[in-house]
Amino acid sequence: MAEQREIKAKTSWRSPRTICIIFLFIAAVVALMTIAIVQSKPISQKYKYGIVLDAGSSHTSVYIYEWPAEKENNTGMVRQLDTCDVEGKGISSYANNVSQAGNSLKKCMDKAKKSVPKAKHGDTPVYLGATAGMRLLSMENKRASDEVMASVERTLRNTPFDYQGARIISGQEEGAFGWITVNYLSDNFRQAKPTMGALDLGGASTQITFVSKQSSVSPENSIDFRLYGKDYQLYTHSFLCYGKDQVLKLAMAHQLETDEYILHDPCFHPGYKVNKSLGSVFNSPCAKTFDEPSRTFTHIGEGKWEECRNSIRKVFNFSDCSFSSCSFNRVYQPKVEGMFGAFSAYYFVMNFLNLTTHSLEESKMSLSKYCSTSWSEIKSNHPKVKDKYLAEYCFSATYILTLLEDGYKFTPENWNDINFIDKIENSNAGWTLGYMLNLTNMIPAEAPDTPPLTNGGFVTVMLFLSMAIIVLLALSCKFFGRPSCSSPKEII
Ligand SMILES: Nc1nc2c(ncn2[C@@H]2O[C@H](COP(=O)(O)OP(=O)(O)OP(=O)(O)O)[C@@H](O)[C@H]2O)c(=O)[nH]1
Ligand SMILES: [Ca+2]
Repeated sequence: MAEQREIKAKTSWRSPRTICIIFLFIAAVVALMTIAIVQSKPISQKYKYGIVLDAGSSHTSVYIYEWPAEKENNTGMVRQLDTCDVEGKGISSYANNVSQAGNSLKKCMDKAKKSVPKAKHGDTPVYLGATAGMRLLSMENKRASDEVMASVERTLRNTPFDYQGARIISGQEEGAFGWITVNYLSDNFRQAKPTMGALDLGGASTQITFVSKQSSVSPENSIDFRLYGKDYQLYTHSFLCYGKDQVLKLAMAHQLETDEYILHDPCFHPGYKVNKSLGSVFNSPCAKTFDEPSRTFTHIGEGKWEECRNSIRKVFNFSDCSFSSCSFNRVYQPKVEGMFGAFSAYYFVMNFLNLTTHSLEESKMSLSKYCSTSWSEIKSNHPKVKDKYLAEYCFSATYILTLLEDGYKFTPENWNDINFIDKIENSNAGWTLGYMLNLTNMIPAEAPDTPPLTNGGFVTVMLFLSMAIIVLLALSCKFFGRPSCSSPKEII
């Protein structure tokens, strides 16, 4: 009897059905293992690092980025690992003490050495881009500007990182790279989603950049990019002297034309009274020079929002335009289109005043009330905020509304298309990330090959194959595996 059962079992293991099931079983196991290996390959990633110094007019910030080495060309992969704010003012303020420009960066570069793993220091590129403060200094005093740049270069060459250059970037680059940053972080390129315009308000210049369907009539405002297999035609313009610190000087200089000793300023709070030197207003090529820069005047706040807006409007030329449409100062600008991300001082100011989600009308009403609040009340409500920032919020917000509404022609209807943003996915909005992505060729012109499977597809295939293996195992047990599947007792 036992002999007969053994013969039957031997025959059934060699039957076509058995061979077929065994073959399928092996194929499923091999497929499962292959997919698991291919899919999990990028997990054993090594990271790469890059450092960009944003040498702005008011201060310098160091940004340290990190990305998985094997996914360089996939957007959304670079993240901001760390930042460091350099102590003191921007590098352009060292025109009379150039060696200190480089020294000022040392503490932050030491911090960067700790953030980036030591073994990667030599492979980590470091770039410095200087913006409007240095543009102004190079116009005013080219030699001082060259010396400041040489000083920062010396410091950066002295770090263990891979120094890749320090230069003054153009306003166009600043606008375009800011646009690349916000759209890269929002993953708009890879997903071919509509892009978002970029509004950057610095201390000495301001940039507007967006994709426009209107054909550009002004080549200096137009930049073309091919990113991920899609062409983008950008409108961009940078207004030198229209950052918020320089516009404050311009507005004050206008008002000082009528009285050189007392400035009754509608943009400062009632009760604000400070003696200032004329030099503090006229010490920039943006405001015309004055004969006696050391003489003082008294700056007195009045807190009248409507008058403040009128005084700010005087720093713009809205009347002349030789194009079909202009923003201001005879600069061509097509109609604003789509969503916008507004960052830097746009965010600092609108966020402080809780105006980021207000309509245009609500913002005006709220600001009018805020400007008329006495300086003593403002100070006692915000004891921890620096006096300089606190005193200027009324002016700065009024400037922002005027620039956006009268300058760029945003309307009450599209006001809420402007998102006041600081960070996207934990990375700061600003030109630095776009600058690095461009210099390291991390955004390809054509879409790279897609991975073998999407995550969803991977999970589905793995589930299907696992189930197939279980079913095959069960079937083989049922039909042919009695000797091994059954209990020892049964076999005996
Ligand atoms: N209220 C407030 N203002 C800030 C803060 N940080 C910077 N600012 C001011 O906001 C303005 C813009 O700052 P940034 O965007 O850093 O300007 P920047 O890069 O130095 O200047 P640009 O070279 O023109 O781009 C300057 O007037 C700064 O003094 C902040 O945390 N709060
Ligand atoms: Ca800036």
